[in-house]
Amino acid sequence: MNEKLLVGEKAAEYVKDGMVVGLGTGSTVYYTIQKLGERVAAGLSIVGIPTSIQTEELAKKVGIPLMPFEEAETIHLAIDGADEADPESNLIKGGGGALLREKMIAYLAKQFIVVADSKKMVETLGAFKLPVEIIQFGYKVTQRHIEKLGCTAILRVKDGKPYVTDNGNYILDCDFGDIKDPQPLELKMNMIPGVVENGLFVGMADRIITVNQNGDVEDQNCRG
Ligand SMILES: O=C[C@H](O)[C@H](O)[C@H](O)COP(=O)(O)O
Repeated sequence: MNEKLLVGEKAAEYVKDGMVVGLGTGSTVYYTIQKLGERVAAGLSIVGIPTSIQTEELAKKVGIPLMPFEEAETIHLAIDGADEADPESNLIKGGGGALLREKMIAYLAKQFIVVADSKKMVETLGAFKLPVEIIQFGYKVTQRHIEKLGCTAILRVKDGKPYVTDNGNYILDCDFGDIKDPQPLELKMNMIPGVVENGLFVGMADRIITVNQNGDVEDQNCRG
């Protein structure tokens, strides 16, 4: 069973005619975007706002009309994946390096739907190392400040070189062990000069669509 396909396609059902839709990044929301492409071809009228260059290319390929984020007055709905989700619906995101644009777009969205296969659902965040986007200037100094918060921070590397985000920044993958109280960490991290954004999404998800132990799609309303 392809859980990513199940949850990704389920989320596409929330998209209605006339909506401005935030399009997330990654291998789960990939299926949402594919499905939306099919629906657009069948007459659905939406405008997408992509959270990464990768998603922009995919959306163009499947025929979803796009608009630049800076021109958005509102986003009716954003749909995105996650690397981890805890029982309070707090998330770690950024495994694909898109956390900054993802957070900006989710923040503007009236509704934020997360699509996550069952492996992403955890008791406590932190087994997945927290991605933190930092500017290149003085990155080793920023790294030391971040490590003082109680983690080991490793510079993300791709093809033997530091990984560079769509925004021209570096990523540190930070191992804090269990993150039992994500909100203060999210705030403290962003107080460090040189940190652009971190991958903790606290209290942002409105729905999480996942797969339960019986193999059924579970559509959780995070607002009670
Ligand atoms: O930067 C990437 C994003 O936060 C992704 O949404 C996240 O890494 C989940 O991706 P996937 O659906 O491929 O596991």
